[in-house]
Amino acid sequence: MATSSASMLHSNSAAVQPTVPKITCVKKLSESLINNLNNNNNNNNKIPSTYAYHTETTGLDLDPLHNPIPTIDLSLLTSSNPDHKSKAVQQLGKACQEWGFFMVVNHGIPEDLMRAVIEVSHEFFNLAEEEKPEFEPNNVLDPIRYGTSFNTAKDKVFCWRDFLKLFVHPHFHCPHKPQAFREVLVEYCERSREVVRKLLKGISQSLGLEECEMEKALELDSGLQIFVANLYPVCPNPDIAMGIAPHSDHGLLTLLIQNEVGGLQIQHDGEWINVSAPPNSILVNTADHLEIYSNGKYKSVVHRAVVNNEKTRISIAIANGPSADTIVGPAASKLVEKEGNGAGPANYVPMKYKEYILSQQSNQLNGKDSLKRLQIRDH
Ligand SMILES: O=C(O)CCC(=O)C(=O)O
Ligand SMILES: [Fe+2]
Repeated sequence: MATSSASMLHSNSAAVQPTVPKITCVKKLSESLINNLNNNNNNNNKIPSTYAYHTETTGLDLDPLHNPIPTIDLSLLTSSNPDHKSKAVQQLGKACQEWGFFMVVNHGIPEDLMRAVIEVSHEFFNLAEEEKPEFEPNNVLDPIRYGTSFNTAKDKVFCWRDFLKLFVHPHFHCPHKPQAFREVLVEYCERSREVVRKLLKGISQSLGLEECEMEKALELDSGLQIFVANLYPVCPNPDIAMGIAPHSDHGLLTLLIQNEVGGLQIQHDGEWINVSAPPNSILVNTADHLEIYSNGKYKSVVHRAVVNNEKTRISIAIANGPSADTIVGPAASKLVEKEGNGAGPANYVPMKYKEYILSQQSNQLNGKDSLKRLQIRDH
């Protein structure tokens, strides 16, 4: 199972990778609590204290008619009409700078495919528990990782979430069951990469760089793409549990779709905002390596997922990053100080992308802690 990309990622790092201890998946825990609730077994229908965050989980609902979350029309971004295109590039830059988050419409990914990827992921989680241990990882960079919470070796409070994480590019990995998984995933991941490529060309231009400058610098032809299926089972105490704790993602852009159940919240101007996705749209958030590359012009957005006591939620996040061996720092050209170009000094220490992932995935998930370790403050 652990093939070439795994060994590539493991080089130089094997000695420091922590092992991941086994704990029960939340799906099973949820089923037993709901069963107890239905049988009026009041002694055992509360979530264990190890899952109690005791954090306020409510978010602000935006007026759906005047939703200020930016929408990017991908067909305009790739339009042959230069006016349409430059306007879309401008909107994209503004969305990255002001929100770090936007919704993409007219992206070209068929609705049926989006539905199929959610369904087949749900089927994976619904496999009998005895069928899943072969997908449990030995360490945090295995290319197939079925697990729960975030990093059970480090989490102080567990997240109400089971997950399946797969490295899907430059080498494709997928569980051999359910049977339809591979075919659906290959197609969805390829289509997503196409969307990301178009968005990053636009973002490169919005930073005042050549359209292809970012993809060349970050070696995106061999960019690391990680498929993450998140399962958030029904939770009897959603007001004190957390699906995934506040964090920013490690890559450049993360694409997210979900079943009909909401739960994503983004942090904007100090408030938690509930995000509801219009049908057939893709939610996109900017991640740490876009912040590093843009020298802090585009900040990665902090987000979290809350849970509910009615419906299981599934989200599919596709993390798209530079190539694993690329050392990423603020863009070499116009964005950092160079013989009187008027730009400021570099604000981040360059680091190899795979070392960054290893550090983030081996630690506790806590806001933007991983990025803060690279920030230069004493100019
Ligand atoms: O499920 C969600 O809405 C968020 C998932 C997420 O943030 C992640 O997988 O990194
Ligand atoms: Fe995330």
